[in-house]
Amino acid sequence: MANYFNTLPLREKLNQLGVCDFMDSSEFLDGVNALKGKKLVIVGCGAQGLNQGLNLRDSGLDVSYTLRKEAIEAKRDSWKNATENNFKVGTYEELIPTADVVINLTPDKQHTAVVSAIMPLMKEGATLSYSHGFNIVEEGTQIRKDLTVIMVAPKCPGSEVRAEYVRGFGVPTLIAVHPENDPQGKGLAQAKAYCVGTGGHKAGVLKSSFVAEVKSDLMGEQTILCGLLQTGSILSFDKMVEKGIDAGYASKLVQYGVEVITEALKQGGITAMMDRLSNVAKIKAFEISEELKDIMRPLFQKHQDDIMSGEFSRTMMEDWANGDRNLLKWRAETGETAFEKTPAGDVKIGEQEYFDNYTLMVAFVRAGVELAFETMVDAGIKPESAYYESLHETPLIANTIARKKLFEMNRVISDTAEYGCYLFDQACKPLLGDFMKKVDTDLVGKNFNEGKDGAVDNRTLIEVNEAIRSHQVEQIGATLRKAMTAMKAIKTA
Ligand SMILES: NC(=O)C1=CN([C@@H]2O[C@H](COP(=O)(O)OP(=O)(O)OC[C@H]3O[C@@H](n4cnc5c(N)ncnc54)[C@H](OP(=O)(O)O)[C@@H]3O)[C@@H](O)[C@H]2O)C=CC1
Ligand SMILES: CC[C@](O)(C(C)=O)C(=O)O
Ligand SMILES: [Mg+2]
Ligand SMILES: [Mg+2]
Repeated sequence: MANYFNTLPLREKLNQLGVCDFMDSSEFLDGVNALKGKKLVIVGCGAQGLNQGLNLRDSGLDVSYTLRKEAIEAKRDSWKNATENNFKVGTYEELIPTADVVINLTPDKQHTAVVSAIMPLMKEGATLSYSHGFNIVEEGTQIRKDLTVIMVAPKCPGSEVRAEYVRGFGVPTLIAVHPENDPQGKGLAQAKAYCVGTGGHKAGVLKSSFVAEVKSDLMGEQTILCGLLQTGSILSFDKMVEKGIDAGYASKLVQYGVEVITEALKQGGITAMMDRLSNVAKIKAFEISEELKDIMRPLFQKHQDDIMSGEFSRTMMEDWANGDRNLLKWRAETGETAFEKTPAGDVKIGEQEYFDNYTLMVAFVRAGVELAFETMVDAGIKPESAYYESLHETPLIANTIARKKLFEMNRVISDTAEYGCYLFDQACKPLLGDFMKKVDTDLVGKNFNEGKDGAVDNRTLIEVNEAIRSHQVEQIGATLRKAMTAMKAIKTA
């Protein structure tokens, strides 16, 4: 099978990359009706599978799970996930032929095998759904022509798909219908109903394409969402310990700090996050984030280039063929870091203290969000999509770090995201070596304002505020957040 994107003529590549319509809430007035009474069978009951299924069932839809025979016989975690939540579970042979919609929520690396096994069992005219376009776009899988192929891709980890739904909100979602598989013209109506079922319509939905979703999703997860949060967390912890800050305090500041800091980002963008700092700290955070942007720009561009050319997926697929050698090695190394192994100390850190004592992370987040956004937009990805994939999703990933550090983050994200995260982290840490040598505890571990009189130059402050507020990610963010009327503040540590 050939990389589908690479087979397209340039004009069609640009055309599919640029598909991005922000859907008005009036487009969802039909609710879940297009799927009401239909049999939804989810393949796999892992991170996305379980959480999407819970939301879909709570939205009144008929959901059951199909697992490979071995998982049922061995009563694996996926079987427990489904049965303990009172879902019907069956083999492919038992459930796939009954399904109106088969939702493939197995890991991307298994898609070719899974799709070849289920496709012959699917009934004529049924629908096959994905939550990521990798199999169609990067592997070029061809689907039976009578089947409808849709994508409903929540822009966040499965755990947060559920958590936001339970809070009465949702997560931004990209939906698409594969242009080569919509024989009855029902794909869009079904994708919209599915999106209502998971709660995505409350946060913002983009009518996208498989191509635009893949090329933006891979970029977000490798760089700002997972890669840079991992690099920034490890470097910050190591710096504090090197400088004599109590390891328990350092561990707690890093584990919970990114969640507290990025909650401001989710509510009010980079402006709100930077406004939580004193004026003097804001100017410093601005200056070092500019420096970080200059250092990391070539790395962000390399990741985007390799994603666009198919080089990233080619090398990752080589690793799949090697039994995930790199992935497993990097996963084990992450488990061995001092940050991972040091429990959070039994010490109270106030909400404002997370900003004042962790100015470095504010700078990392501003640099990473803006760079990811800028690089995606330069590559032809639309600003709305780039916003969800950089700014809005960062706090949702930070929530997973707060739960159980980087181990938890890497457990709940897809294997594809985890592989890309390590790839970025391996390259980024050495790149930041000289920068980190200059970092002291005023930026991480102690209150930046301590020993300073707080005086700033008015003109500098005005220029910094103007630069932050006029960035395109802030402009598009303000518009998109207007539609997020159901967003809830989350309780942070
Ligand atoms: N993780 C996330 O938060 C996000 C994921 N996505 C996308 O969602 C999809 C699912 O990802 P994710 O939830 O991380 O996946 P998981 O790794 O959590 O999926 C695990 C499930 O897949 C089953 N499975 C694994 N291998 C096979 C196989 N060969 N045949 C049949 N079943 C198999 C497992 O069953 P068993 O017990 O038999 O091993 C288990 O039920 C991917 O396309 C991913 O890109 C999109 C957005 C975010
Ligand atoms: C974190 C990246 C992601 O794309 C996601 C949660 O959106 C994934 O693949 O896990
Ligand atoms: Mg994603
Ligand atoms: Mg992903």
